[in-house]
Amino acid sequence: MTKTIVVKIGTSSLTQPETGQLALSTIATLAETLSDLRRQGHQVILVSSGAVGVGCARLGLTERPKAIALKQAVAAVGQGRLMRVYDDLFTTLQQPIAQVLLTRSDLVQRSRYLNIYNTFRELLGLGVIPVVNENDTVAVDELKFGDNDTLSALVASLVEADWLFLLTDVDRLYSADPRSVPDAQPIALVSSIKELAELQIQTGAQGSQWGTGGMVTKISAARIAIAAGVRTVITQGRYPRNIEKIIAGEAIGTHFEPQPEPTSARKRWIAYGLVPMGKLYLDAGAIAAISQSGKSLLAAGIKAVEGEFDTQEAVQLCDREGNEIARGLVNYNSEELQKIRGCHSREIPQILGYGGAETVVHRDNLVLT
Ligand SMILES: Nc1ncnc2c1ncn2[C@@H]1O[C@H](COP(=O)(O)OP(=O)(O)O)[C@@H](O)[C@H]1O
Ligand SMILES: N[C@@H](CCC(=O)OP(=O)(O)O)C(=O)O
Repeated sequence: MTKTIVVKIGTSSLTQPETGQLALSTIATLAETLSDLRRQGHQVILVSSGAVGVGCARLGLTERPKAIALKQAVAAVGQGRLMRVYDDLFTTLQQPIAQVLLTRSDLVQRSRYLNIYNTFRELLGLGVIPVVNENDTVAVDELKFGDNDTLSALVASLVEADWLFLLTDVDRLYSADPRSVPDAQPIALVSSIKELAELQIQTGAQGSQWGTGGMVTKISAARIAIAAGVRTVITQGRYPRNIEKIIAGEAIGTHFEPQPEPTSARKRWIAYGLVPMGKLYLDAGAIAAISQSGKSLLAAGIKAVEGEFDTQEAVQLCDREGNEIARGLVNYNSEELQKIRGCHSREIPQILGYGGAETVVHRDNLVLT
């Protein structure tokens, strides 16, 4: 049966750790594997990092730049080279590819989000493998995916993929970073988001020298993907052929089982496409109402309001400590909410001088995260 497969490969797998030069044999095997999957009838998307790493190698820089402008310039050098290498390899295998560069702001506007969806669908329908990366050269800090693990999960969610493979430089997820904790325990299967929380995985501070997110961004990517119904696997990038074995049922890497009832596409856009502009701190009653009873959020349950936002923008709904429980689109702006927080809905017209929605976040626009 045709499957939609998203494969994300990180800088640590695409480049050689000692020199920063491209790991050509890995990239060639990856191109062969993905072309074979296409020939078997599957739809394939590659999310590839490496623009900054390859740009550095090209320019003789020995470490990842920290200054934003330099990083953006280096990415512009590297992205072109990276695509050249991919196109040479895939062309040899008679597999057409396309470059898709995205920024976070492309997902925020619903019309652009749907446009990207349509473009992916066309490309996949044409038998093309889209090669996706963040458009590092134009991305601004506030509107950044920041790491391609998150980007790949959002792409997998957008196209409603069957599989997301996060290829990295360790063979699977461990209870702690195996580089610094030698007796860290390997994890083969995570069967639910709840189990993921219970495992209390230690991820250390950072990833490898060239990677950006480390394991922490892979775990949050897995969380996004499984909520969208995408089976997610963390496995070693050095052996791309394992992708076929895993699809055939071999227990390689760490598997995250998809949630049986995926969140709807619109709610996924609210939760992960939009950038939250503020925070609402809720009391215990409101938390129970939204998380256990599936109710809308009323003004009475809001203890505090943080940030400046407009009506219909996304906000985080948090407990008293600021831990996020849900996200939603607000029916009131931040100024109005400062006035009506803690009040009964029937008092709203009197306080504001005009009538408004009965709910602050309607349950149709509210998604537990
Ligand atoms: N719990 C963990 N299990 C496995 N690896 C971990 C864990 N915590 C941290 N890591 C580190 O994460 C690194 C991979 O992240 P990163 O360098 O960002 O890779 P990539 O470039 O593939 O995105 C590994 O090299 C490993 O040292
Ligand atoms: N967009 C950046 C990659 C950012 C990133 O997530 O890197 P990595 O942790 O190696 O997957 C680049 O192409 O260099």
